[in-house]
Amino acid sequence: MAVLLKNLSKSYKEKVVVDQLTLEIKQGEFFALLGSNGAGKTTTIKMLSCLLTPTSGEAVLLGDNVVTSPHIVKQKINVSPQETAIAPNLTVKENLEFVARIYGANKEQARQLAKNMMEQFRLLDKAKTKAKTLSGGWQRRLSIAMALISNPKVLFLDEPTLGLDVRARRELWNILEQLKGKVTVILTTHYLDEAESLADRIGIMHQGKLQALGTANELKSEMEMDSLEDIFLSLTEEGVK
Ligand SMILES: Nc1ncnc2c1ncn2[C@@H]1O[C@H](COP(=O)(O)OP(=O)(O)OP(=O)(O)O)[C@@H](O)[C@H]1O
Repeated sequence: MAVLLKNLSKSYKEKVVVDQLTLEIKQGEFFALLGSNGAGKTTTIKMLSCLLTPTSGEAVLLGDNVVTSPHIVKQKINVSPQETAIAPNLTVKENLEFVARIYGANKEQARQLAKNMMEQFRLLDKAKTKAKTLSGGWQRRLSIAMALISNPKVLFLDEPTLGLDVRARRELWNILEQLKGKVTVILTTHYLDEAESLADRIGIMHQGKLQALGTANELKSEMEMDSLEDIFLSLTEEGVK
């Protein structure tokens, strides 16, 4: 099992923002976490990537507990955060080599790893372009390539296509599609078509709780609704608990 959550919770003072999340995600699964603004998605991802300490409950990634063995968990995961983590004044190639070096590659290994990622992400033409001059879509692509250069077993993508135009989103989907089965991906998104097109399973969060879990087809038949959007709206209405 890649991810095992048991009653995982996070509170800020009195406010419970993640409420007893229990969930299993298999290795190689592409999992989409959906929910309205403030539902608790980013907080969940931060706990799983050892950036936030849970208030209670348990989170185990690939057999290691995020609270008691964060150093081991961190070696096996990577995150492409909402605010892309690229160095604006470095070129595409330099950004990739820089991250590879941080993860322990020597100069030659870093060069090779960067080349491999640029090939996979079709970034070779832009190798010498400074990151700050890339469009939003290309910056997201670089950010995901940087997250993958450490060869993580679990990759967290927090709203990877936020603000991208239709074509850039589709192109990024094609890239993400290639990761299926190779890396466990946990993605948060507000685009329901993105979840439906990419994810093996979908979880819908509302006010910190997991309201529904399953494949898009399972959710549709369970809820007796034809569209994921209708399901989402009915599960995330104000006052629904
Ligand atoms: N440091 C903090 N202190 C207090 N409350 C916080 C803190 N961080 C987040 N919250 C609250 O926790 C709740 C969940 O936030 P979170 O960012 O996890 O939601 P989200 O589902 O990722 O939303 P979005 O779709 O807008 O990114 C929100 O109500 C937010 O205001």
